Amino acid sequence: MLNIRRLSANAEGFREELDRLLAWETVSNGSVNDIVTEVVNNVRANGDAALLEYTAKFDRLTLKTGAELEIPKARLQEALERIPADQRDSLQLSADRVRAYHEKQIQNSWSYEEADGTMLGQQVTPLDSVGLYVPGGKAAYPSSVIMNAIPAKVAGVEKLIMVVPTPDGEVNDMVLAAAAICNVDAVFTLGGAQAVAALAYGTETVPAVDKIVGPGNIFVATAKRMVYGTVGIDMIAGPSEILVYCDGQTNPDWIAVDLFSQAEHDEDAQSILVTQDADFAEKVYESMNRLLPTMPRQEIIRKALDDRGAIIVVDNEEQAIEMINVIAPEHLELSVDDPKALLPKIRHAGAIFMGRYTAEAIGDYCAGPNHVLPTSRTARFSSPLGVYDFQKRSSLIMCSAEGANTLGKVAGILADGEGLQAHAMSARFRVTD
Ligand SMILES: NC(=O)c1ccc[n+]([C@@H]2O[C@H](COP(=O)([O-])OP(=O)(O)OC[C@H]3O[C@@H](n4cnc5c(N)ncnc54)[C@H](O)[C@@H]3O)[C@@H](O)[C@H]2O)c1
Ligand SMILES: N[C@H](CO)Cc1c[nH]c[nH+]1
Ligand SMILES: [Zn+2]
Repeated sequence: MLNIRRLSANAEGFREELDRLLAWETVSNGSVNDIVTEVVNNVRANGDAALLEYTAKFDRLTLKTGAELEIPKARLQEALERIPADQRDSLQLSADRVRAYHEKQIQNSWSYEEADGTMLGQQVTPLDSVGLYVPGGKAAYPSSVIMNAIPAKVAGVEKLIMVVPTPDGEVNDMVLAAAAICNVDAVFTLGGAQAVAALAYGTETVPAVDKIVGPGNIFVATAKRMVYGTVGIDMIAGPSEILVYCDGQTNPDWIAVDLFSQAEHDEDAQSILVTQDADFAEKVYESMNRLLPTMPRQEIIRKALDDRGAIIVVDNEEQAIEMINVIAPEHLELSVDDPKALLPKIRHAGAIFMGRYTAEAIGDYCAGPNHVLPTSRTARFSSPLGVYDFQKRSSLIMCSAEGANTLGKVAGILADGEGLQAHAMSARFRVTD
């Protein structure tokens, strides 16, 4: 039987128990920090030699030269041609839908002119180069290739460098095929903190990039935070999470497997059911126990559910919403009759899956929105990966002679107030009356 926590929101000590459940040391675990610091420093100092050492140690893949870390472009194309047609068509359909959705996110430059002819505005430009981290330790993620690469392409990024670990040298053809479909510029067989460090600092073989995006395990998340500042990062997208809120009217088997779907990613994943119907909670628990033995990844699912999962019974919808906003889940399923009515009350969630027919898994693969989402409650301040992560903005200021005359006087007074003489003089040189 599963040992998933079954909690009542009104029980004594519930809030403390919930806090313990949610506490996830995403990037602050001491021993992980030590390992990642050593890896990052070593890659920075020794380049390819360190990459070869860690790839042998952590991914059990022994390579002789840095050049072997790169997967040739011809192999990506071969993989695309080799995979079965239904896989190729599904990858293409997913890429098309993800592109169509992300094209709506493009931010454009703008400007306006004031009465005296002064022009002000904002110029939006794509980043020059980005590193795409595609996870590959416990599962292969062709879908993450699409979710990382397409928004970068839509934004107009010139250079896309992808890294993906290939533990024991096992290369996944669908991952390579997805890279071919997305027209990624280069792919390196690298994972973990060493891949992040290589992208941040560059090595003899791996080019340094301006920003690193993509999800990964605790080593990847910790390394991303460590190199931030040298490069940009998107967010901390760690172990997957799902919170299903159900009014008790959906098939319990559907809900059980929705909870499994994120638990199967990782022993550290988190799946939570919130419902006001105690009998339904029991039915979902029964479904989980019946269906678990049929799951090929049952060991990972069991550990994730026992260690970090929960079934929470609340009094009513209002209490459920309060719980959702506290947990700020990466994925929220609203398995109710009228999900649109709840929407205005949901303040924190990476992605919201609405209605009984919307399985979170559809969003993972092909709905269109991005599946790289903020985890560990960071949905309180972060958003899904999007085109905006690959664009930046420059302010535009162009003074007319009349504008320089007016604004020069104001700037002069403010600069005097700050005691900055050169600022004041520079502005006043353009004042004509
Ligand atoms: N939030 C999202 O959008 C999203 C999407 C897909 C996957 N995910 C999550 O990404 C994670 C992927 O994790 P993964 O492990 O499968 O792949 P990963 O590629 O993130 O990590 C594998 C790498 O970790 C390193 N590593 C493993 N053990 C190590 C150790 N003891 N010391 C140092 N380095 C070590 C190795 O270099 C290995 O290549 C999962 O938690 C999954 O839930 C999240
Ligand atoms: N659920 C993951 C994001 O947390 C994404 C994914 C990829 N493949 C399957 N699922
Ligand atoms: Zn998933």
